[in-house]
Amino acid sequence: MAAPPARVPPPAAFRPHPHPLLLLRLRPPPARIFPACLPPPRCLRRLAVAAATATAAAASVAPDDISQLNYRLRAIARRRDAASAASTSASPVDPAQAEAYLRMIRDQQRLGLSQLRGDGGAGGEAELDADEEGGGERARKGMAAGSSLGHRVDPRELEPGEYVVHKKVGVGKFACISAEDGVDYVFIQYADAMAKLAVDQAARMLYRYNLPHEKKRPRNLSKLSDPSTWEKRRLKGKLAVQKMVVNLMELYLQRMRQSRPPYTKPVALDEFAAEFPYEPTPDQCQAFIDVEKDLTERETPMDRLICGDVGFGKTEVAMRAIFIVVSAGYQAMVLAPTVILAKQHYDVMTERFANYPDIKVAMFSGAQSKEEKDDLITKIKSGDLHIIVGTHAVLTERMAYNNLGLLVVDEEQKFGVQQKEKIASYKASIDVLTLSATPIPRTLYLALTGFRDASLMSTPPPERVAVKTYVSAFSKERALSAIKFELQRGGQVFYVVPRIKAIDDVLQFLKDSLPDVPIAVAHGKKMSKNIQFAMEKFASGEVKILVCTHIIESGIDIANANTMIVQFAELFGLAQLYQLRGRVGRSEREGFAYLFYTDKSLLSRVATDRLGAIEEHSELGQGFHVAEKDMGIRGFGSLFGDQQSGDVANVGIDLFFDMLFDSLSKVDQFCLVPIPYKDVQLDINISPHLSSEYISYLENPVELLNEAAKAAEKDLWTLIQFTEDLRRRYGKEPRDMELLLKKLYVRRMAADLGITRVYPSGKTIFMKTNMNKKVFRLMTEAMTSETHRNSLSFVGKEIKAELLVSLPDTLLLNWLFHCLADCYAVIPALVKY
Ligand SMILES: Nc1ncnc2c1ncn2[C@@H]1O[C@H](COP(=O)(O)OP(=O)(O)OP(=O)(O)O)[C@@H](O)[C@H]1O
Repeated sequence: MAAPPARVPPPAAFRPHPHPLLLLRLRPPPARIFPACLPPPRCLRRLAVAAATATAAAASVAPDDISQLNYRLRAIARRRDAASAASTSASPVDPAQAEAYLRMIRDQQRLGLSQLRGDGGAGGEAELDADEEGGGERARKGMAAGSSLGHRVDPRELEPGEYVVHKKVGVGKFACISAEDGVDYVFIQYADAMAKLAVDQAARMLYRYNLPHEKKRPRNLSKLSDPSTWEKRRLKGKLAVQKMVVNLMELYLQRMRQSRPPYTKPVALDEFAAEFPYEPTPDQCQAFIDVEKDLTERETPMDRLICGDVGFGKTEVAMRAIFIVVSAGYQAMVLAPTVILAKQHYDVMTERFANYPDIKVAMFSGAQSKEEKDDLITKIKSGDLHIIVGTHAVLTERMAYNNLGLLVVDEEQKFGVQQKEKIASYKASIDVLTLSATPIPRTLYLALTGFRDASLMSTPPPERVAVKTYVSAFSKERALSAIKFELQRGGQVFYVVPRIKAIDDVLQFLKDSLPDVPIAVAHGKKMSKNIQFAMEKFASGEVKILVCTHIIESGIDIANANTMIVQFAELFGLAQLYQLRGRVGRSEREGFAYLFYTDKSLLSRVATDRLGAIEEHSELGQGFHVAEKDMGIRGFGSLFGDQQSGDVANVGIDLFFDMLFDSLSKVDQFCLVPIPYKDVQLDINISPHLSSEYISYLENPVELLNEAAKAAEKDLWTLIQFTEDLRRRYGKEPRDMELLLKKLYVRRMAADLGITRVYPSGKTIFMKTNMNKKVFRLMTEAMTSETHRNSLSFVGKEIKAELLVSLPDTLLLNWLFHCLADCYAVIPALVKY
């Protein structure tokens, strides 16, 4: 018998795949010991000899094309799995499922957009289903109604020097509006000349380059004489947006593939709802419905954001979700960013569930002794406790649940990176409800684009009065008179400073001025127990003034505390100030917030903007606008990652959003429909003849070749598995067998790429495909090989590959193998459902 061919070891390292998009179908198959295609055990001895010889030869052999491709695809699949804690299912998404998800995304977009706009949703459909040219325009008009995200430019509102983007010409600087022959014209300065545009035309064609309040300078102004450079920039931006959308879609689909049986609606839910002491606001009602549907109708675990302004009643939404889950015999964990807030949630929940003695509520925090914690952990593990409220201490490795079903996270953005990762890991398996008052821009944006389920609560409870906000330089007299006013009406006061160092001075000043008033202190460096003690005294009314840091910024709900003094207000962030102010005016009594800065002349521009914004947005329900302003002040880097910031900087934020919504509306157009393997016609004249030596070496050659064909017909993973098994048993195959395998690979990949026919003609290879141009562009843009990328073009319904010379059939097959492998590996997940 001839010496068996050498076995090839897995290549040591391949070029890392630069494209972040992950593959739905590229999942490694489970390891098999004796796959169906392998010889029966009687030949094992012969194989052992073959394997030993092959191993000896292995070290000297360079990795071949097939093992490189297999390795590359496996590496991508591994990275994808590592990147997503949620990916446990091995099945690809089937088209009907994907269709259903797309519908859900669109519904969510409609809801999210209309709620953000505050327009009741009427315009959503037209905007999202809009066509290529008109879509963005209509979307822009729709967005203009209430939100400053995606505004339409009214040229008369532009300030000289403001950067604008004309869709066809590029980035310019607004100069002025001036009348000529009775017609108003907008003048825009470009790099090489001044452009003149009739005002109504400008209103249709212009976008703002920056977010409101943002003062970013574009890299350069466009040239009127060189529209092609701008066109390239615009196309680049558009492609970046499409990639982003596909990425988001991928994440979304990933999550949607988890499943659990829906909960049954508890019989006592109506009774529990009726016990809520208030009339729910319309948005609360909608959020109750959303959460109930997520839990009792959907099969995927809930991952919903309840995004409501400070004090608008998010806790009750969480409690309804808890009631559903706990009634079904599961446990619920409520995670709060501070001990104070955890304690408050614990108190509220204990009271709210008081009529249900079978539901036991517990509090778990770092402030408890080891014995207390051990005792709690035992009870949680045995299922004796049902609602566990706590700080991040709950996330300890020691914690073991009996039957955890729901996680409620309050103000997720306040948690550290590791804690967030832990929270994310729960999302794979249990239902998660996140409560947020000022959403971080990214969350807001995910909700806005429909890729995250969100219920937005923008209606305040009745009788809520807006907090009166005063911004001024610090004056002891003003602060004292505000405090005295509050104390005289029987209320209490928060006195907030940004640093612990400042507390002593404030305390001294208050004690000197108000010697008989009970005052307590709370800040993060104090022992949790002491903070809790101070808070309890303040909540009970015993303490009248609480001097504290921003430790109280999240969620604290003390109805009788309605005046807040913030000293050194310039040192707080906008979202922080907004949250802080939200601590007062949470009942029907009017609240007052005094934001004192130190010295106007020392205020930075950003601090001035922040204080201006908080004063401007003092009506109720301004949380979203504050979040938007925050984005503007911090720049769009805070909204997107670094890569996207560059893409945004290319075309300006408004056009970027316009493209984003346009792209979202057409997310289904990024779909590529694979065709049946048998329908691929490969017009390359190669019929490799296996040598008689190799045939006699194989145990059952006919069956083996049939197995190979069947594996290719099934899917690429089965083919990969087949070749790997073949090599494990027989070593690296000779060239003819390799060609035969490559032919199978080419046909398989062509089928997945929707290619029905491959035929060469001179120096060109034509590939007839059902792929659309958008997908082709996305794909080629992400390809790693420049040579392949540059040779491909899309004409009519064909992909055309122009080679430098006409190749003999074997080399042609090789070329196709490499080119299709590159295409296959970069095709985004969505494209292949
Ligand atoms: N529909 C309602 N009508 C009147 N009061 C309500 C209503 N819903 C909730 N409340 C009360 O409003 C106060 C604030 O509610 P809650 O603590 O749930 O707000 P929140 O949205 O969690 O605010 P934050 O973001 O500040 O934590 C609570 O005292 C609560 O009992």
